[in-house]
Amino acid sequence: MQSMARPAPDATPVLRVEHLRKSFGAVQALTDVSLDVYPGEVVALVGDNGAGKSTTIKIISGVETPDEGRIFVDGEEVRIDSPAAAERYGIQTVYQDLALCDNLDIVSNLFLGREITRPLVPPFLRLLNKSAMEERAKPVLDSLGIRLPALSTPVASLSGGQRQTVAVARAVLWGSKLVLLDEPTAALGVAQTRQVLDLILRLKDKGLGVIVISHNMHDVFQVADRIVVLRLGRTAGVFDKASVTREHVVAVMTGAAAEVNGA
Ligand SMILES: Nc1ncnc2c1ncn2[C@@H]1O[C@H](COP(=O)(O)OP(=O)(O)OP(=O)(O)O)[C@@H](O)[C@H]1O
Repeated sequence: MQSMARPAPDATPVLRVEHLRKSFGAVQALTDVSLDVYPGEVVALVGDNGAGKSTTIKIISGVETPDEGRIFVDGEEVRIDSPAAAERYGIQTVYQDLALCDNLDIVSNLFLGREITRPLVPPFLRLLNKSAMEERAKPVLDSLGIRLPALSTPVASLSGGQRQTVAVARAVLWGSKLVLLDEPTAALGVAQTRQVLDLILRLKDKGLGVIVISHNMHDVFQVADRIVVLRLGRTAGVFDKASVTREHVVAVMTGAAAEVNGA
């Protein structure tokens, strides 16, 4: 593996994964993936198609279980055997499809599956308590500098960047300490991409750990503190953004750097 970079030698990472290995039948998706993320740090996970990025994220978020390897949250070894377990450890994932309900408004999407209700008469019926949900959501949105239309606006009418913002806000609203983002800017234009990158930087400012999968080197160099390069199911390099060039990252992704270095 190429040059390791560490933020603070005595800090405890919010997440550490060591030597993950995973196969799907005959396909060896991960052979040896290790990475860590510190509080207040953005780690970009990059690699060519099929390098193992999604499988790594799925293991951290409890969608897949590894064949081998260890996972630590705040220094404690954990077993993440379901998405619910990942949530219990404060890990929230925003997938590319965002899992939003288009026909519902913003506040209902923020509280999907965790709605605040109030009793009706007769008492076994309950009604959504939208004002309580809005009251609860507003300080979180404000603390992230998120500006959205009225929370009663249906999600279907939002722009791509706003939809991404709602999905990220939902992750933060539920007390996560690590947010995993899968290609958050893939479908966005320039202005919306900027909005989402700014939001990622605010998550970092709030002290959250963030892992971003991205194919876009420009975005990676805008927001990441460190860059983890996967190649053929292995961690091929971990770099401080400040001390690596895009060209070198791409060379490690494609294997060209290893050839040049004779590694
Ligand atoms: N459920 C599965 N069944 C069989 N093979 C799988 C499965 N999931 C992933 N793979 C294989 O594992 C390898 C790693 O895939 P993965 O999706 O993790 O890579 P990736 O880096 O996210 O790629 P991409 O950028 O194309 O999304 C690939 O060869 C892929 O075909």
